Amino acid sequence: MAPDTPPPPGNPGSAHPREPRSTEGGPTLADLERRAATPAPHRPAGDDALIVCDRLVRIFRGDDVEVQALQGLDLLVREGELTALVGASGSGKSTLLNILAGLDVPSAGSAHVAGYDLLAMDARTRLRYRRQVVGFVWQRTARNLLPYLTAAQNVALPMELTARRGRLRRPDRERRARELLDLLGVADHADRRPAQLSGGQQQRVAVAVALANDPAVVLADEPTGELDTATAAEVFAALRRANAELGTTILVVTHDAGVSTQVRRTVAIRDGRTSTETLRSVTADGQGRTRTVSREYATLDRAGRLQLPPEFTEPLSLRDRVLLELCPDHIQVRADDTADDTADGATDDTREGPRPA
Ligand SMILES: Nc1ncnc2c1ncn2[C@@H]1O[C@H](COP(=O)(O)OP(=O)(O)OP(=O)(O)O)[C@@H](O)[C@H]1O
Repeated sequence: MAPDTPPPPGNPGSAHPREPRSTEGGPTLADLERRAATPAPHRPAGDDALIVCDRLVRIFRGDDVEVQALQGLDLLVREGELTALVGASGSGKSTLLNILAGLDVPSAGSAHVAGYDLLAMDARTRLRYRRQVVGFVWQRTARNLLPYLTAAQNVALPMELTARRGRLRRPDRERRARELLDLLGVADHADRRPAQLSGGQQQRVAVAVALANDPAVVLADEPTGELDTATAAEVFAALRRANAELGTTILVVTHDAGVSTQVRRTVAIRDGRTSTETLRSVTADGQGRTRTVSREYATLDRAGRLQLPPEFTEPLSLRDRVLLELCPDHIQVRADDTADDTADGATDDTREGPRPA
């Protein structure tokens, strides 16, 4: 490349101006440059999502230590999605779920769920949010259910605890509890206490409890973590059924690779930020044979920031700054090969800032 080539107008990052070209029927480079120069109406992408986290930060401060559990995490989840959250131990998954559950408050950034601003709720709104807007399923089966109530009574309890206005009558609560247990395949155990149920059955009852008040979103933190593979699959199938039949949005943290491949969307968290995302779709060939195709994506946040995974940056030694080129159907990212020239004092007329007199 020619380092002194000026960038074309409207494309300041480009060091590789090219003749306008177009993919068949697609926009030309000139079209894209015009589009880039036209101010967009100010409506950030994803404003209509059910869960919207922007640059979320959570810092835990101890006596001498400070842990940055979330370091500017971005996440969009649309209504009706079933999403798996994966990441190494300590990457911030539970911290995120606790914030979304209304149990913890972020240090900075913004988080909205179903229109509730999680940084600005008063105590009363927070209680209503936790009782009616979100449902949770925790890893430890004992945390999900009250031991002295039957499965049906556990499911009816959140309905009893809602505000008097809009609360279902007792027979309706009992009927709904049994319908949910039936949906999740544990109707036969409605009158048993948790100690009389297997771990997998307890977790399916826990999913019914989480769904009791018809929440906007169910959050599940490692719901299959204490279960063997076959039982974990049953619990996960119950979550999928709730998503498919009730349309409930579900966000599930999991370490289980088998579980994460059963959802259409998996979001990976690394060092307190969302790093990559995998989307899966099922395609059929001419003979009707189906196969699942999965593609991994980098995530572009609502301000246009992109995190490039190390598998891409390291082989090309991309660091500090990169050159961007806008092409009709993609953006090129290249290593800054002027870095050595500018470092050793070579003249660079394109640099900004005052010039010496
Ligand atoms: N209450 C707390 N006080 C101090 N540090 C905390 C607290 N909660 C979490 N952390 C720290 O924040 C970081 C993220 O923790 P978090 O539990 O969210 O990770 P995780 O991805 O859920 O891990 P795991 O998969 O092991 O459950 C870790 O370094 C953890 O030690």
